[in-house]
Amino acid sequence: MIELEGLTKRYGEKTAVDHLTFSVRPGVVTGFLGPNGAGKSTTMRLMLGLDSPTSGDVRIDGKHYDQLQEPLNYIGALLEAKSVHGGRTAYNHLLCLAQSNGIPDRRVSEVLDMVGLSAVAKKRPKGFSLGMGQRLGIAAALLGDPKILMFDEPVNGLDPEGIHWVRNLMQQLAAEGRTVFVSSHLMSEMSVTAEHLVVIGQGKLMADTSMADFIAENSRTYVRVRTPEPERFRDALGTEGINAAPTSDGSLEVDGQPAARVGELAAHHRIVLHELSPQKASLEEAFMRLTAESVEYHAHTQAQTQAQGPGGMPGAPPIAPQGAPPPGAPPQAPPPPDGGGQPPQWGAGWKEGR
Ligand SMILES: Nc1ncnc2c1ncn2[C@@H]1O[C@H](COP(=O)(O)OP(=O)(O)OP(=O)(O)O)[C@@H](O)[C@H]1O
Repeated sequence: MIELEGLTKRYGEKTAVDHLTFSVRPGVVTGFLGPNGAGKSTTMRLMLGLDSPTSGDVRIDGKHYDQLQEPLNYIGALLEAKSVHGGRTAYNHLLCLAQSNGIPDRRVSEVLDMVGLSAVAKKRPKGFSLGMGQRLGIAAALLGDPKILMFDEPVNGLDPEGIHWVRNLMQQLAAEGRTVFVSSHLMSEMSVTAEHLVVIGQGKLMADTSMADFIAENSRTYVRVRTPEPERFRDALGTEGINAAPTSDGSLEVDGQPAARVGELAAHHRIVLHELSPQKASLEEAFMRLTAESVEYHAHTQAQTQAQGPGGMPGAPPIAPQGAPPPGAPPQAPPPPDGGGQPPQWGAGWKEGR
């Protein structure tokens, strides 16, 4: 269990993490979402004791990270793609990590096998693809067989087989009773991997709820209807006080009614239906709806600019907040944090024979 209490991190004028209070429970995969610059990586670094909070607290099984007697038994993490010692093979890279943390050598071969890198164990990671580098980072996170795992964008650079493998690995680790906290921008993947969601925007907590509730609460559900008599059906629904909105493709969108009721009304009025399908929003739609106001960096097309004028999207926050890059430019890379990008330094507490 990871518990955050009023966690806050300021870099000068910038509040990267703003009074975050939530818990990450064992036994389920918890997804961590937020637009670019929302503060996800900063939060993860604070959780791992790689950066210190301005105020507030993070506890891991009730203790601060630096109070953990055997941190390797508690937390393994994959943060941003790490630079690996160029001269060492993948095996030796993990062996160094293992030996400096009291982990038995045999564990290196085990984790290389788990992540599918055994065949390239004697190769140098500098020639690895992005996906292979991710697998090596995941191997390092698993090395200490920790109870808590934290992954920042673990599927970055992985091919479909790799993405599928990461999904199964996360779910298996959670099913073993571990705490699994994972960030990703791939919404479709997150929607089938995580059971619980924590969403932040501009450093603030926006949602801490189950995946199902998040989608239900932040999206519109409706029934799509196709009929050769759309006008007559609209009128028939209207007499029942039901709104049906026509769409450009000729279908009707009926709000607030179960599909069964819409079908029964069509039958009652002897109206032929060619389609009757309940529409549920995706995680991506729900996420965009919730976070629209907190997106810091908006790209926008020339057509949008011309249509909307210099004010940008109606109802949207200013496109270029103070100190931000110009619209459409990628966010600037933040300066490296204290010890940022380095794996957590595990103690020498490996228990033989676990
Ligand atoms: N060391 C730092 N010094 C100054 N500002 C920083 C530092 N680290 C992060 N920030 C700023 O804090 C904010 C949150 O950054 P963070 O990297 O945590 O966001 P994120 O949600 O992980 O973003 P992304 O999804 O783009 O990776 C950003 O505005 C970032 O520029």
